[in-house]
Amino acid sequence: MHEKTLAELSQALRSKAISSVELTEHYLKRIEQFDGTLNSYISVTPELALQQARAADARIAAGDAGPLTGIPLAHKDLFCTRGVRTSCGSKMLDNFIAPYESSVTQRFIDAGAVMLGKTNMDEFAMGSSNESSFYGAVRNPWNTEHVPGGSSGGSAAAVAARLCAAATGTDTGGSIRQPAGFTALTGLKPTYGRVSRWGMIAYASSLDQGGPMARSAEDCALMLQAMAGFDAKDSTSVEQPVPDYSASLNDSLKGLRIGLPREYFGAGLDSATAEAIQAAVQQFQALGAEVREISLPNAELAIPAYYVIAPAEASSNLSRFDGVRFGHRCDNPADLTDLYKRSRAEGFGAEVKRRIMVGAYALSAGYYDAYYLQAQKIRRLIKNDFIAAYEQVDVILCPTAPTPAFRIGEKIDDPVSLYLTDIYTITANLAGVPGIALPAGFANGLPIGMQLLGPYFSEARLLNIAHQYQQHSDWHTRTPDGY
Ligand SMILES: NC(=O)C[C@H](N)C(=O)O
Repeated sequence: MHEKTLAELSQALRSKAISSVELTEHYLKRIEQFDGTLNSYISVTPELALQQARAADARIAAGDAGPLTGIPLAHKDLFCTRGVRTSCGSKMLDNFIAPYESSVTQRFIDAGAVMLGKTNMDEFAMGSSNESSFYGAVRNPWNTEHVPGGSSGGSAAAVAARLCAAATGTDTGGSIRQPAGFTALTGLKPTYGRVSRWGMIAYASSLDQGGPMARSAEDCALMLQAMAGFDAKDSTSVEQPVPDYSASLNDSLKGLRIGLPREYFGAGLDSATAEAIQAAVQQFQALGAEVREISLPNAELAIPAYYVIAPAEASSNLSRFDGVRFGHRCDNPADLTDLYKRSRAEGFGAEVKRRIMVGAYALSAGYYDAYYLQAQKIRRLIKNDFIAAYEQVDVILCPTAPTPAFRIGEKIDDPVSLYLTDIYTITANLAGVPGIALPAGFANGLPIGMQLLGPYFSEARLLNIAHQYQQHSDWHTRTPDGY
């Protein structure tokens, strides 16, 4: 059953070839079998899952089923799920049972989907390898010595190993696209404001965006359909109609103008990755696309700007974890200051502390203009680069990361080298534009990812382009050995 894509499972459920209870039990068994090694789930919720599966079967029997009814999914552990631990990968929230449901997970409940559990992630989504999780590193099913990417590494590993049909992720600086690239998945970061952030534990609020991680563009379209849309509870949610993302999947690519940003194909790009992207370019040309070189001249400023803006917002967002209202509280505090200090010192891991310090420094009086304000100006330049590029081309094609997945432990002692793995993904977050990652090949058994970036609200077009590529390639159909 797990060989089937979400779209195929959806058909099988509605034709009653399988029941949601059978399917859910099957995935729960697989989680038991494989997740001891992979560590892709922080919490598995079998009782809730089976209860939802029974309800889904009843809906199907009553003829009241949508495409996601009865489909077993997993959610990144930063979406609040009522009555279920929502840890954000941190000791700080190890004991936090969310009292309410995030808008995204509520939409999946309304669609009749099943939640198998909550997936592992870098602590507070800070990381690109899933090694900063309080619950331990996640292993990449393509090679368990390697990372699955991050911060949505648990979702990536779970979908790649077929331990759920699809999953949610969030992308602040590449956290959906980079792990999708490292695990041969299709992952979509929507336009900022397309998917509600309500009930998503905030990291960098002006960049965070939830999105789907699945086996194909077709599956992502079904997932995004449920996730996208205006939400009055999120002040940055955009009131814009949601198109039918599946309707345009088969549109032709004739005349599509693809831009290759010169800055993304320079030093630091691994040669096997460059070759795979070149081959994909040829495939797109064969499908009728025109390809030309473009420039995103301020791309090299993206990492330094991001690593000021994201920590600045994080230092502010994470000030709510004070040991008073929720989360970890130290034992026997001497006074209020001691309570704050020790609760935070004990609850947060090293990377989170590093970013709180960087962010607090960048925002402090006297340095604000030099760092935060400068970074915001760079952000505007990067946004302008994209706007100018989209006057010449319809979409931008580039790798998701400079190399395939690296080894667990390889970069952990060198934060800057880890930050550099986000070099191709971060610009889209700073500009707020959407991007889709999809598999473009393999090197030494490890997946190579490419991404397509489009103008604001071009998700339907990105899904269409990715789907057309997937009609003419089979990278996305491959399964890691043993799964
Ligand atoms: N959250 C993300 O999108 C990941 C990014 N690597 C970061 O650490 O900020």
